[in-house]
Amino acid sequence: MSREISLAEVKKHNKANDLWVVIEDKVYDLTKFKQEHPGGEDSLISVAGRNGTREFLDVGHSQEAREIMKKFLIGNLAAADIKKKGAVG
Ligand code: HEM
Repeated sequence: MSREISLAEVKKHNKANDLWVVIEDKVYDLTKFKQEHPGGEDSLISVAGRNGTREFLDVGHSQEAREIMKKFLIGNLAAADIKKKGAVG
């Protein structure tokens, strides 16, 4: 199964060329996806290294987007960090 990744670890990957994002308690490495993202690179860079769930949901992404994102899943957010839900990563 996929590994557990802490928010502290996610925060280290906060650059365009090393871009991890938390969406709905799952961690995605979007470094390679950003050039293909129909919503542009900048939107992904703006949430690099943090929780981008709100931004992702605000767009109202399609089912197709949900399929694509599976390819970039690298792990689950660590249980200890999931409890801090309201917090902005
Ligand atoms: C793995 C994560 C993501 C995937 C696979 C993804 C994929 C897509 C796809 C396929 C579209 C085209 C429209 C659709 O099918 O819904 C899209 C549009 C868009 N996405 Fe993402 N996206 C991701 C994350 C994000 C995040 C985190 C943000 C914001 C920070 C974002 C912002 C946008 C915007 C602004 C659009 C354009 C909407 C429009 O043209 O009206 N996306 N994305």
